[in-house]
Amino acid sequence: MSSSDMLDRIEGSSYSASVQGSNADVEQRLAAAATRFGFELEPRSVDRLRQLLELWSRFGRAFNLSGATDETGLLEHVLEGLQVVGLAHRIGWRAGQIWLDVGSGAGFPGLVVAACLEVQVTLVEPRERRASFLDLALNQVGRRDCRVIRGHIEGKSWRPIRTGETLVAGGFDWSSARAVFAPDAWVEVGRQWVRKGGIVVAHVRAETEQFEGEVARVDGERWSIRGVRG
Ligand SMILES: C[S@@+](CC[C@H](N)C(=O)[O-])C[C@H]1O[C@@H](n2cnc3c(N)ncnc32)[C@H](O)[C@@H]1O
Repeated sequence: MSSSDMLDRIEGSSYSASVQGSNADVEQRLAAAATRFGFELEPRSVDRLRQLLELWSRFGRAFNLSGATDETGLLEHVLEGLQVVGLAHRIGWRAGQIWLDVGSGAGFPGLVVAACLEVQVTLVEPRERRASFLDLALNQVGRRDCRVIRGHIEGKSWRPIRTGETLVAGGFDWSSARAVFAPDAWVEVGRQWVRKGGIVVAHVRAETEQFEGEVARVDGERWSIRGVRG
């Protein structure tokens, strides 16, 4: 069964018809946010983000994604994800780099990164329904080169839920985790997962002091995204 068929079955309506409508206002807000965070959104990324917004708002409850399912709330999460993308532009990302997003949940920031950057994202999420949603969402936006694995990260150790899903610390170009660990703890953990010179992405309140090794930041109204060299 295709992911679109599966979504139709869950909701009992035509998913594909519902994502075809345009929403100029949302697109403008996404484009304006990207400009504010220092980059331009490609049309393909805008399409993917619109598809993701549709998925989050329609299937958030069915997949027990928790958090916002209304457009305003969802956009806030997406805009924070765009801050992460802005940070990657500021520091310099390259196609094909590998990115680890720990505790992706509904896909923040992992799915936003996959929608906007041609990096290979590994999304780690222990919870079954959330992981299934992430799989479906990656398929919908055509990012089959990214992957979802179920398990827990503890320090530099990986505890898988499904046998055979391996994850090795120390080789990623980027690592992110939003609302999974306290920021200081995450920087310490994230540094063990990136290669030397890789970047740990931390989400902190705007007033937070600089981290040791911090190389760039992208500030929003409430949240500041920091890049710390591993
Ligand atoms: C509060 S949610 C945040 C989800 C998402 N990052 C966001 O900002 O919306 C935390 C997520 O991390 C996952 N999680 C918790 N501990 C984890 C661990 N040690 N390793 C990987 N994932 C973990 C949970 O299952 C949950 O989905």
